[in-house]
Amino acid sequence: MTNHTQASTPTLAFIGAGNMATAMIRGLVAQGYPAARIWATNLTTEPLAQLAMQTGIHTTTDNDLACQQADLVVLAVKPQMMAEVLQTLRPALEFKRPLVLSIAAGLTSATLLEWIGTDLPLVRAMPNTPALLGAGATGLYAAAAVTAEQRTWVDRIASAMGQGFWVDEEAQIDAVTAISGSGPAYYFLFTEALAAAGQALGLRADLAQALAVQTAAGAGRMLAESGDAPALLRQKVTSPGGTTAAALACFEQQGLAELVEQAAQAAAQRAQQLADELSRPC
Ligand SMILES: NC(=O)C1=CN([C@@H]2O[C@H](COP(=O)(O)OP(=O)(O)OC[C@H]3O[C@@H](n4cnc5c(N)ncnc54)[C@H](O)[C@@H]3O)[C@@H](O)[C@H]2O)C=CC1
Ligand SMILES: O=C(O)[C@@H]1CCC=N1
Repeated sequence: MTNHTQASTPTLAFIGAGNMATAMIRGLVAQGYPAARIWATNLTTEPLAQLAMQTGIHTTTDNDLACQQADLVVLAVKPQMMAEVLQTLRPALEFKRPLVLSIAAGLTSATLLEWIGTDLPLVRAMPNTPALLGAGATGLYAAAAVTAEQRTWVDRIASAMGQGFWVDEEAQIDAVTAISGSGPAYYFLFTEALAAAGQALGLRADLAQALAVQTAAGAGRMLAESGDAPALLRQKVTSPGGTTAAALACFEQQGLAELVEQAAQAAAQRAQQLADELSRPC
C-alpha cells in the first residue's frame, strides 16, 4: 500500500513529538521539507498546538491516523513506551507497510520487529538535537529489507537535519549514541562548568555565561568550518609556557581523556542495558 506517486518526498509521521522529534521536524521544515508532508502525534493536544503553529505540519493525538498517511513512520517515543505504542500501532503498520525509522536509544531492530509483529523495512537512526538548526549528526543503520529508494528518503531527511553517517553494524549505533546522540549534553555541561569557573574567578554570572557560550559557539564553528583537525586548532591557541598550556596540563594531570572515555562507555553500556531490560519478556 506504499504510495509510490509521492515517493520522492515521502509523507512522514512522527509518533511521539517530544524534544527530539520537535527538533527534527523544526529542522526539516526550516530546510524546506514540505510541512504538508509531515504528521506528528502526542498523547495530548497541548504539546502539539505550538508545534503546528510554528511549522504548519499536521498534528493529531491519533497515532493510527498519522500512520495511515505515512510512507515513513518515525518512532520517537521513549524506549520504555515503545512496546506499548507498537502493540497498538500494529494493525495500521501491517496495513500501510511504511518504512519504519526508530530513533530510540538501545532498542535493537530484532526487538522492534518482534514488537511490530511483521517484517517491515526498518532503519535505526540516532540523531541529535542540533538537528533543530540543520547542524545535527545522525547515525544510521539499515536493517534488512530497506530498498534503495527508502535509503534515499533517509539520506534526504538526515541531510536536511545536518549530516548523516551510515554504519554497517547495528552495534555501532550504541557507540554513535554515546558520542553524538548524547554528545550535545557533554558540551553543554562543559560550558556550564566553564561559566561556573568564570564566576569563581570573580566574573559576574551573566558575563561568565556569555563568555563561555560565545567561546563554545566560536570553537564549534572553527571545528566545523576551518578544515583543521581539533588537535591543530588546540595547538594554535596554546603558546609555549602560556596560560592555555597551564590549563591543559591540569586537564591532562586530572585524566580528562580517560574520564571522557569512561563517560562514553557508560552511555553505550546504558544503551545496551536499556535494550536488555526492555526486550526481556515480562
Ligand atoms: N533527546 C535527545 O537528544 C535524543 C533522543 N533520542 C531518542 O528519542 C526518543 C524520544 O526522546 P525525547 O524526545 O528526548 O523524549 P520526550 O519525552 O521529549 O518525547 C517523547 C514524547 O512521546 C510522547 N508519547 C508518549 N507516549 C505516546 C504515545 N502512546 N503516543 C504518542 N506520543 C506519546 C510523550 O508525551 C513525549 O512528548 C527516545 O527514544 C530517545 O532515546 C535519540 C537521540 C537524541
Ligand atoms: O539520553 C538519552 O537516552 C537520549 C538518547 C541520546 C540522547 N538522548
